[in-house]
Amino acid sequence: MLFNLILFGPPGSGKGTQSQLIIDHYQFTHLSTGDMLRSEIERRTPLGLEAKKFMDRGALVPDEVVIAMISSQLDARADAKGFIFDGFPRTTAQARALDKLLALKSTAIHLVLLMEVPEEELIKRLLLRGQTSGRTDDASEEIIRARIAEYYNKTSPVADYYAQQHKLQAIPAVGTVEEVFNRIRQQIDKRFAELTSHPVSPDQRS
Ligand SMILES: Nc1ncnc2c1ncn2[C@@H]1O[C@H](COP(=O)(O)OP(=O)(O)O)[C@@H](O)[C@H]1O
Ligand SMILES: [Mg+2]
Repeated sequence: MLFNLILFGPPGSGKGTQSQLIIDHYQFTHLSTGDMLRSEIERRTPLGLEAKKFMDRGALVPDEVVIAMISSQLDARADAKGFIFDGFPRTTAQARALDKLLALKSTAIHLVLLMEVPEEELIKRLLLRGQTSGRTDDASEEIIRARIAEYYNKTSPVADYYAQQHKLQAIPAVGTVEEVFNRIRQQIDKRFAELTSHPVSPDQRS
């Protein structure tokens, strides 16, 4: 079966780092809207130039832009064993749009992992990443704080959306990269076993 996973959490919580380990282990296809947008900016496409205005001040890029990118990637990667959505959805409008796109393909989100890291640790990690990543949105503490505020205002409500669907699992995302990955692997394997071992009746959904 196709397994669809959302890695959810504030900037700096380790979504990109853990996505790489998940891909190596499960051969899922990584869909990072941040990576897609940075590639558009690098290639100076019209979409990239528009997106840059938002990203440079730590704001979210408009919903319709990222939804269109995800939609075209879902079509382009029809052979995938599973998808990891990294950094998407970031608003409840995006979450609803994603549910519709997946329903059209007779699939759904199976698991949402909420990466939990204290705010001061996030800032420390992002300032450190900024020294090597070349990412303009990691360059100053001011932009980093704006991104974290944007996350708490617009993105964290998306967690409630998935909690209501009984799909949300919190992951303590501090400790070594390996420790965090082991926690993630346990949750994926557990969910996968539930989905494949027996038909899921409504009262068994978790
Ligand atoms: N478990 C961890 N412990 C310490 N640093 C981490 C951990 N996971 C990721 N990082 C570091 O934090 C920064 C942000 O990680 P990243 O995966 O890019 O986060 P996100 O994609 O959620 O913004 C990176 O510099 C990364 O090396
Ligand atoms: Mg990332």
